[in-house]
Amino acid sequence: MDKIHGTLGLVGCGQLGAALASALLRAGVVEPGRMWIANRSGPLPTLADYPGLNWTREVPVLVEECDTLLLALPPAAGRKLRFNGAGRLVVSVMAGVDVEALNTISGGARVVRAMSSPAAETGMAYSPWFAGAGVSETDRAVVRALFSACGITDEVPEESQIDVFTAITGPVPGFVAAFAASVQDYANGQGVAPEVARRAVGQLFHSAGAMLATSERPAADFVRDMVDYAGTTAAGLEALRAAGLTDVVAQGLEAARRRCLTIGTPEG
Ligand SMILES: NC(=O)C1=CN([C@@H]2O[C@H](COP(=O)(O)OP(=O)(O)OC[C@H]3O[C@@H](n4cnc5c(N)ncnc54)[C@H](OP(=O)(O)O)[C@@H]3O)[C@@H](O)[C@H]2O)C=CC1
Ligand SMILES: O=C(O)[C@@H]1CCC=N1
Repeated sequence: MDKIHGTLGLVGCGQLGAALASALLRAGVVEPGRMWIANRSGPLPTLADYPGLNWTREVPVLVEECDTLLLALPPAAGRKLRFNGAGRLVVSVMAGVDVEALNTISGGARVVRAMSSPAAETGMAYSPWFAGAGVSETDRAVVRALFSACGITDEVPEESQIDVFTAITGPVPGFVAAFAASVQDYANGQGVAPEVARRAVGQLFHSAGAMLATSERPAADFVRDMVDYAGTTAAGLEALRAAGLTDVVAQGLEAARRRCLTIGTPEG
C-alpha cells in the first residue's frame, strides 16, 4: 500500500470520516503522528489504538499543520467552512459540495471532489474522484494512495459523475438494503421466521455481492444466464421486468442524484 509522506488532516470524524481514518491508519498510508483530526467533540475511543494521532477542535490548527486535507463534514457544515488552503491539496467526500464551492471554502487550494462510503472501514468502498484545476500528478498519487486503502478507486473525467456515484455507491448498504428488506418482507409473508429470513437474505447478498465484485461480467449477463436457463428464477425475472423494475430503480437513483444538486448549496 502506497504511503503518503506529508501530513494529513481529516475534518469530520463521523460515520464516513471515522471509517476513512480507520482504513488509512490500519493500512499505514499515513503515520498516526502525521495525521490530524478536527471535530468538535474530541478524540474518538474507536481510534484510541493510535496514540500518536493529533486531535484538535480548531480547523485552522489542522490547516496550518497539514499538506493534505480530507473534508468529511456534513454538507451544511462543510459549505460554510472557510480557510486559506493555498499550497495545499483539499480532498472532499461531502455530498453535493462541488468544485466551485470547494474553491470558495479552501481559498486557493488544489481541490479534488470525491465520494466514498463507510465500507471504507473494511476496505470495501468504491471511491471515485474528480480533480479540479491545478491538481498535479503528485496530488493524484496522494489521492490514489488514500482511497486505495479504502477499497477501489477511479478518477472520473466529469465532475457530474460524482453526483451519480454519490447516489449509487455512497450509501452502503444503501439502496441494496432497500431491496434486501423487500426480499425479507416477502419471506416473512410466506411464514419464514424473521431471524431466519434475516440470516438467509444476508447470506444471499453476501454471496451475490462477492460473485458480482469478483467477476468481469456485467450483472446483466448473470440475469440473461438465468432467463436462458428457463427455470423458476426466469419466471420471477420476467415478472420483475414486466413490472418495470429497471425504471423504478432508476427513479430512486435519479431522485438521490438530483438531491446532490441542492444539498450542498446555501438553500440546502
Ligand atoms: N454516512 C455515509 O454513508 C456517507 C456520508 N458521506 C458524506 O460524508 C460527509 C460526512 O457524513 P457523515 O460522516 O455521515 O456525517 P456524521 O454526522 O456522521 O459526522 C459528521 C462529522 O463532522 C463533525 N462536524 C460536524 N460539524 C463540524 C464542524 N463545524 N467542525 C468540525 N467538525 C464538525 C462531527 O463531529 P462533532 O460533532 O464532534 O464535530 C462528525 O465527526 C457528508 O458530507 C456526507 O454527505 C458520503 C458518503 C456516505
Ligand atoms: O445519504 C447521504 O446523504 C450520504 C451521502 C451519500 C451516502 N450517504
